[in-house]
Amino acid sequence: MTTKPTRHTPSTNLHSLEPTLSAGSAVGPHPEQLAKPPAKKLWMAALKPPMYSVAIMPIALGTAIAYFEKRSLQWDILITFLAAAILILIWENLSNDVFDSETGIDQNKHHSLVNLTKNKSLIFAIANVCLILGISGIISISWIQQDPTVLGLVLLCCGLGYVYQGPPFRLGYQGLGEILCFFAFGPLGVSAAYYSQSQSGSWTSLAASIILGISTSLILFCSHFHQVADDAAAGKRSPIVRLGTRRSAQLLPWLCGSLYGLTVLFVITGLFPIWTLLIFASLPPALHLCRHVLANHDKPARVSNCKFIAVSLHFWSSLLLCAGFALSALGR
Ligand SMILES: C/C(=C\COP(=O)(O)OP(=O)(O)O)CCC[C@H](C)CCC[C@H](C)CCCC(C)C
Ligand SMILES: O=C(O)C1=CC(=O)c2ccccc2C1=O
Repeated sequence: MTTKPTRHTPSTNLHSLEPTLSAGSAVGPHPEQLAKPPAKKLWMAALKPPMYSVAIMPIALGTAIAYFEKRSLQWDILITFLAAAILILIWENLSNDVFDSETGIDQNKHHSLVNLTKNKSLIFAIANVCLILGISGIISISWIQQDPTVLGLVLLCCGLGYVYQGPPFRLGYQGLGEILCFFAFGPLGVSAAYYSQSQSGSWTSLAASIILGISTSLILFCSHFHQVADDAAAGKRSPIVRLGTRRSAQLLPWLCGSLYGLTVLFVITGLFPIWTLLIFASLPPALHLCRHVLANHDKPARVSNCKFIAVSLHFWSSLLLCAGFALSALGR
């Protein structure tokens, strides 16, 4: 059981705002960053609209592979699953702000929804309504199919989301967030989506889920670069704290490279159709991410936007993978 002490530098959490709010100097925050940014930007940073692609992609990928293998697509199931996944991710993010407000670590984070509204109970209530609605959507899928498998897999994802941040676990604080994230958005999430369309399992779906799990965990990994000093001071042992910013930056080309290396391997072994090599068109954001972080890993104000480059890499690599499966199905 752990508690999260307060982050000590008043300006630090501003680094994690949208890139437009992070235009500081090369070595640290610009003095203007110490001032509170405009309310509209704070709300956008708090609501994190680009982040919701991480909920959409596991469902899209599992569904695309089911379509590739089974040639059928249940639109009602797809739309219900997408809505449910977005609602569950809203719960995860809102409750993250609630739990962090309880430990005090977010007390200087202007773009925390709890700080913006000054109403923790309201945020917690909205989070729980989203969770109930999201789980209800999944229950309806399992009910229609008279099969609890999808519900079981999604409940496991929610459990991983809770132990990441909720008391008494707070495993993210131990640096285990990336592993939890890998399983929730990778093997569990993609398998649930595949199963919802096909009522079966698939090696191809499992293989693709490894690639998606890695690209999703990359986002979380990158989100920790700029706050390494505060995390270390607060006792949060993120992978960046454990490895240091230089070694973490050096790890990035290997992590990004694994997305492409694994795709080639799965094409060679016949698990993936040749069209999935389309994923190589996502190399520009991958190269941008590696170069940017290698050059700026120790400059919080500069590296703070790398999370959004990682979101772009995740979006394009998974969209292209989905397109590869869909095009192969259409071309046969
Ligand atoms: C909330 C998450 C990251 C924010 O972490 P952090 O506390 O470092 O950020 P701040 O500094 O901004 O406070 C993401 C955590 C992901 C978690 C390990 C797994 C979540 C699983 C989802 C609930 C499942 C989604 C549904 C599925 C079917 C796609
Ligand atoms: O706020 C964040 O930093 C993140 C939110 C989120 O929902 C998510 C989901 C999957 C991977 C990373 C992240 C975040 O970093």
